[in-house]
Amino acid sequence: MDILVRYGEIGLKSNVIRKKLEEILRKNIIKSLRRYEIDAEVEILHRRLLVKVNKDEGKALELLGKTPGIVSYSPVYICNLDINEIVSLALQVMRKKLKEIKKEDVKFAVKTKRSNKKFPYNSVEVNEIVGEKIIEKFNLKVDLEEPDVVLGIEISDKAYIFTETYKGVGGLPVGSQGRAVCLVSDGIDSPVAAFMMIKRGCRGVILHLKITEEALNKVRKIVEVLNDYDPELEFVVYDYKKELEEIKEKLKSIKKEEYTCIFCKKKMLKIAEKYAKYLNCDAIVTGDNLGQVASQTLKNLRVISSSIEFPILRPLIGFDKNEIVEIAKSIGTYNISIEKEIKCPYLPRFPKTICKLEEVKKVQEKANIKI
Ligand SMILES: Nc1ncnc2c1ncn2[C@@H]1O[C@H](COP(=O)(O)OP(=O)(O)OP(=O)(O)O)[C@@H](O)[C@H]1O
Repeated sequence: MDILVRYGEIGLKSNVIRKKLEEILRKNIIKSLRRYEIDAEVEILHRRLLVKVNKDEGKALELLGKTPGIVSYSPVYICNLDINEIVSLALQVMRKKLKEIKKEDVKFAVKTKRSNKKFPYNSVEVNEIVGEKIIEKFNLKVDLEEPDVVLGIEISDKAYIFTETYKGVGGLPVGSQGRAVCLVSDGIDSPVAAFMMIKRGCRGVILHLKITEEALNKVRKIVEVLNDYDPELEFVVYDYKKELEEIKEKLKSIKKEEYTCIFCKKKMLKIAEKYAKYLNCDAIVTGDNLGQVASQTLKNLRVISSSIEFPILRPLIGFDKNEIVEIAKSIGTYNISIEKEIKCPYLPRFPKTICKLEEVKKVQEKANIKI
């Protein structure tokens, strides 16, 4: 099967940058398919890529739909730039499609895009010539507003003819925008946050701080899902239980357990920062949101972020919960996240909702907590 791949924002870049991004996208497609033992040839055309696969076409189509940088893609039939060849192939493609849809009174439209201006017919002329032949052969009606079948023709180095167009995730090719440590728990939000940055072209290093085995098992499954979006996704697990236990004990000894989540998050970010330095990343990503739970206040975010040298990216900060849930469902992490709610065993009864930097420093000194 030949699949014509279209990109979006890559097309807005200068020639030099566009070529670099096209090459990254080309390699990412190959790597993504190779993870499922699908060997693909990927050729860069004029503002398009052409993917050739010889097996598991369904899986290949699914994976292209998860490859950042791709806006849409179509299985295509290819012929030379000759109007008679185009008409003949268009009729074959239409016949095949009509057999598949098994519908009476099919309405159709031909939509041509011509990027190769050397081809002697413009797109309107191609639409008319091919359209007339289709009417003649199959006795169908044209409907440009609500067609049952759209026969697409793209004219560039060759003619590419198709009837299906699938939507991609958009964004930019993974690896084109550096690397980021993504703090991922078993909840709904942080896998979505990691996805958002991967989609924008960041290579992800998923960091999970292990508190319970059950949560880790869920995160393993989440990472498997995210791996389809970033074929070179890295996954690091840090055993966090003892350190968190110690924080809780120390705060308990000075009767300040309500600060547990604050110090837990401060420490998490410090650990993420160490990994970011060590693994040559440029940012830390979290699934924090504003006001989703009582402790997600700007004041708390300020306190937990202080002393971190790296940018902390919070792509979900302005999202409503239902918007986050929609994305989680569409990327395939939602059902894993909601499998079984795992409550943090160290959660205090009344977590501090509004902290001030100075008071947190005092508590930290008094409890002798090292971050
Ligand atoms: N065990 C963990 N390992 C890695 N990161 C974590 C962990 N727990 C929390 N985080 C990070 O801190 C952010 C805020 O923590 P919070 O406790 O609100 O998350 P959550 O409710 O466990 O999950 P989520 O935010 O994913 O829905 C998370 O979005 C995530 O980025």
